[in-house]
Amino acid sequence: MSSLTPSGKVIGPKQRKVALLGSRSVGKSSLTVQFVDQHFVDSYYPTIENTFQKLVKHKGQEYQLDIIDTAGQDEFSILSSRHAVGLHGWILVYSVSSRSSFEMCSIIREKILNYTGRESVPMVLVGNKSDLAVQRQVTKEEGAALAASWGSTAFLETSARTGENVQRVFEQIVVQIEAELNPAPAPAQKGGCLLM
Ligand SMILES: Nc1nc2c(ncn2[C@@H]2O[C@H](COP(=O)(O)OP(=O)(O)OP(=O)(O)O)[C@@H](O)[C@H]2O)c(=O)[nH]1
Repeated sequence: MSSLTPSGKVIGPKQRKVALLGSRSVGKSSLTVQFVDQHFVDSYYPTIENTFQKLVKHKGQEYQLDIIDTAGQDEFSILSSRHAVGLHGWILVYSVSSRSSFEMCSIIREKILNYTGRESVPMVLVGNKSDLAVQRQVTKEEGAALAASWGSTAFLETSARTGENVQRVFEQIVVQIEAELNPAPAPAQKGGCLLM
């Protein structure tokens, strides 16, 4: 539980709410379960919607993450307000073995921006199933280039099967959220006068 100091400062974990979105079967549930419970389930059960909680630490501060694992989206899905309003960050997942799931991430991002009316939001783009080398359809460079074209979006390739980079996805979304809520002060200009 968080509590307040006499000066009103919050001590204890800060609450942050994030959602995983992406096409069906890209590994949203597997990434969440690997992160929260450190295990991998081989079988596939389509998700309706689940919420998980986990405490993470970043720069000495604890964060209580509420993680919404959503149902797989397609281009005709309507983005629910639950997946846009009141959220701090978004994790967009594709499978490196599915080009259509990669393309779907751009469509979902547009929907989030339209829904929130913002030009950018804290976001991590995740290329999951990096262990499936033979079935790969999307290169790491393509994933990195797409995230770079979106501005401050972080990019990671992961494997929910091996656990590779799974922890980092959730650390990165906290970094993105904090960068937005507490932007670093602009560097002070050197010298006090302008030469005309
Ligand atoms: N090889 C491999 N398989 C994975 C990986 N992540 C998930 N899978 C498998 O892919 C299938 C779908 O995984 P889910 O986690 O259910 O996918 P989802 O995105 O939550 O699916 P929806 O609920 O339909 O949206 C399952 O059979 C998983 O075992 C991975 O990193 N590597």
